[in-house]
Amino acid sequence: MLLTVASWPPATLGCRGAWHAASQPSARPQCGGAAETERRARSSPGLGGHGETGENLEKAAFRGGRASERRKSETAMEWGGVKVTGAAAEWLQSQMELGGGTFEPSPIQEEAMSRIYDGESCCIHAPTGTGKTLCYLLPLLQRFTEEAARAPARGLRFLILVPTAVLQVQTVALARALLGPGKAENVTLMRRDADNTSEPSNIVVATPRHIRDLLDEPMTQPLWLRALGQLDWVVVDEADQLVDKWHRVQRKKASREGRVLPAVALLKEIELQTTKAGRRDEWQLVGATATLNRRTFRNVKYSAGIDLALIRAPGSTIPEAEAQETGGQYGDGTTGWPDKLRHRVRVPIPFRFPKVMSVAAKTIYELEAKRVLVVLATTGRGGRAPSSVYGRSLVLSQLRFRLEDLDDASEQGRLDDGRFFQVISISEAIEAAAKLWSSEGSRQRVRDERHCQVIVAAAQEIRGMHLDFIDAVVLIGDPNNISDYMHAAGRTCRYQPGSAEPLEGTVVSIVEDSVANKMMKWSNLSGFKLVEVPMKRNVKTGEPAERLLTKRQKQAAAEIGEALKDLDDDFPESYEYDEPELYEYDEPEFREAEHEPALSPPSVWS
Ligand SMILES: Nc1ncnc2c1ncn2[C@@H]1O[C@H](COP(=O)(O)OP(=O)(O)OP(=O)(O)O)[C@@H](O)[C@H]1O
Repeated sequence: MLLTVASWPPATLGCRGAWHAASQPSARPQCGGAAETERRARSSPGLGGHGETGENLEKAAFRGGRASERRKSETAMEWGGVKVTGAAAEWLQSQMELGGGTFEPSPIQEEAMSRIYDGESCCIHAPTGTGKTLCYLLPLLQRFTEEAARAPARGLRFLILVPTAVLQVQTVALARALLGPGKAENVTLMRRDADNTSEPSNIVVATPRHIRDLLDEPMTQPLWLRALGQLDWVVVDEADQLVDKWHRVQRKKASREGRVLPAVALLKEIELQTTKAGRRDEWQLVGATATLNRRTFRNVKYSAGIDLALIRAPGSTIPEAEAQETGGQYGDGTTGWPDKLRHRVRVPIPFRFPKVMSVAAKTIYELEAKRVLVVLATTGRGGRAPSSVYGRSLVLSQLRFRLEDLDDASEQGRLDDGRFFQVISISEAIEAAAKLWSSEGSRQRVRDERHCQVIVAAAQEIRGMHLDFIDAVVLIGDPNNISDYMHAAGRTCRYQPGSAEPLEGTVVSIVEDSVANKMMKWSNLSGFKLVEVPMKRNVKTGEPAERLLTKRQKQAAAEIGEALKDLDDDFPESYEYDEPELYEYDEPEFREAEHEPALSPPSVWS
């Protein structure tokens, strides 16, 4: 679907029903309808929170540029079945420019956006990096803009719950970009060090724990209970993490102690407060996740007491499961794993800190990628990797000097022409990225060719996070469960600025032996192909990585090669059996076998 740009008279703003009602019947009563909006308008003359009046905010809009605001309000287009106006349309146009004229909705956006716009409560389930954030923000912010144009809104209307501070920053940045400069103040990033005793703004992005804490605090409790009762839209992003985080033992313990997750408690509270305010059926709930099971879906649904639809992006067929039409991630021969994601595993023996760091550095070097994300997994009994603040800075410095050493030792070093390895922490990367989420900023979302950037993050920090052009993920330590693995791996192989589909990517897990076994099982069960790559091989192709061999190793390899050549003359078939021995002699601690477990059972594991 090509984007169409048309004139959209401001007078028609807010006539959501007129445009949509005929084609899209709503599944549940529309929330925040005209009567409700009028009631709000009567009860409050102001628009926007933080004590800011509508007049003030209008002035703020003019501070943002009167002429440009008027131009934006005239821009409109249809995208993914939703009529998009103003700054959001402007933002879409900037994405279109990046994509050389096209910016098509992803499958989940095509499927879900118009239904969300129509007021349907739902849970959206789609692979990582396929635009779930835009999928809920665009229609809901469009609704908010239209209704605010009809009658000024006051207080909290739209609450977005996310699990991490990083995701808060990112979601706020996108929401502000879609609303435009004049209305950016309507979106608040909830911080613990800010004053939370004044009325919240119209749109709040927060972690559930923070809101729960405000509800437990006598000073802020009355204000926030009232605010929850007035909500029109609630989003639970990374729903599985927020409502279904605990494993079996933790669930049992929590149930004995009568504890629930903060998001579950908060959804129950919203149900209670909206019921008290006589608005039981007037709010809309949207959940979003890349890893959804029945329990997660039930938890969202029953916590909020809302009937939810499940909207899922179609999975891709996996060859092994096709024959039996069962299996795969969805049990029907299909999988939601990104098609172009290569899964690799490396097993350093012993799995100890300095050894793991040298394997990690070599792996990053071999990847020949421009931007690599290093994820430090922290959970699980074995395969524990350091992730404390001390641990992370240690990892940063270890990678820095090891990568430089590798480059110095290599005959075809990568660090010429003034380029260098830039090893940074995730917070630095996110800060730089947030600046690029505006319409103007998005034009600068291009590949940085100057450095080879390595970003280091802990596993808990990368949930839902998007950084442009991550070519590969190096996962160190035990990913604990398959969804943790999927979320870490899913930081690469995502939609990128200007791309019409997710780009290809590689994930290399550096794990101990028992974890590699576990991952092999996951791969067989859910339909992705995990390949074990020994050292001295290119992690992408599995080919020998010549430039990493020392002179002595090269000489020895050449001698063996010569010997094999002679052998080959007599027994041509012997090549394929002898070749691995080239590398076996000097790296006995790495297993040499390479497996394609989805096709044949891996002998090394038995
Ligand atoms: N239709 C589209 N075409 C191209 N790029 C898109 C499209 N929709 C969103 N994007 C871009 O895709 C990237 C990833 O989006 P987003 O972070 O929302 O993915 P996600 O599905 O929420 O991933 P995760 O499950 O990891 O949270 C962002 O840079 C976003 O701007």
